[in-house]
Amino acid sequence: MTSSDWPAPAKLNLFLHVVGRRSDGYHLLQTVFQFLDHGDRLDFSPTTDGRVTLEPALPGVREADNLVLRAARRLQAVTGTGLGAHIRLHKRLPMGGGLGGGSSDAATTLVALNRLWSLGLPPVELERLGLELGADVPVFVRGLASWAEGVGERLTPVELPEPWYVVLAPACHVDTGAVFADPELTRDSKPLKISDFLSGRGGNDCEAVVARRYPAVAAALDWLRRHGDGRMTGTGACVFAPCGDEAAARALLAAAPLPGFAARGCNRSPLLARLAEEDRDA
Ligand SMILES: C[C@@](CO)(OP(=O)(O)O)[C@H](O)COP(=O)(O)OP(=O)(O)OC[C@H]1O[C@@H](n2ccc(N)nc2=O)[C@H](O)[C@@H]1O
Ligand SMILES: Nc1ncnc2c1ncn2[C@@H]1O[C@H](COP(=O)(O)OP(=O)(O)O)[C@@H](O)[C@H]1O
Repeated sequence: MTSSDWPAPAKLNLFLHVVGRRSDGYHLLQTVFQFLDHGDRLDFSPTTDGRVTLEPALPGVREADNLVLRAARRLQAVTGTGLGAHIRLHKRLPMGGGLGGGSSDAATTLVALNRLWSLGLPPVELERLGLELGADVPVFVRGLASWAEGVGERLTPVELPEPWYVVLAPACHVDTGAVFADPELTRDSKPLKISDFLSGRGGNDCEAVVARRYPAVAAALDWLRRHGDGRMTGTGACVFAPCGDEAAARALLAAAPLPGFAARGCNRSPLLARLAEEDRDA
């Protein structure tokens, strides 16, 4: 039986400061994650043969690197389950866009297969497995808008306004590693408190480096700032701006000189609602 249409929502980094560096070279961040009611979708067909397969392949991503397969195989390895699954990924989020699509796909795979394979791993264990796959995976597993520190794994849920956003997707993939390696990156932002962010402070420290390396991102930010409070998410390439309501978001999107989408900000991930539905139907 196929369990269809599991959501893997996008995230926005409402601000992103680089406040230091770990001894292994990874950068210490402060950020706020909020979800969008727009993202990828996944269908899971559990099998008894222990094989995990995925369709379709993603252009430019080797099968063994696909975070969906890596998440499913990690879950098999830690639990020793003999079950398998055929997975279909409906990709809607641009890759390397700072919307966390790959991380969200991984989180949805962990959460859905934990349920469909009846593994019973607690959420905290799924978050731990998620962190092995990527810094953004734990917040997608937990599914609550959060203030995040460390490399993004120390999470504190926050209640935020849930505006409509316009998200624009410049036609480039940003190399996250190259942004963090850039000598011009600001790495010493003074740490903020949650209250500082809630009273309007905080920007995106990666924006200047990304705008210099990718003129398409600079142009998108310029355009958005002429029409609102434009900002980049994560290490880009996508940029976003909050809008007064859905109609304003759709009007701004229609006027934009590049592709994108309009979506509502959510403090609870659509994945949590889907999981609750599964529990109700059980
Ligand atoms: C910056 C953020 C903010 O949400 O998101 P994205 O823009 O990628 O969505 C994330 O922390 C991205 O985390 P994650 O998804 O694990 O990063 P990766 O693409 O694996 O990182 C590629 C490389 O960037 C460097 N890197 C990454 C994260 C970090 N906190 N410090 C680093 O120095 C490391 O050299 C790493 O090998
Ligand atoms: N299922 C997946 N979806 C998207 N990207 C994936 C996936 N699996 C692996 N990747 C790799 O992860 C990289 C980052 O993807 P993504 O999460 O979409 O962007 P970002 O981290 O900028 O938000 C991609 O460029 C791709 O090489």
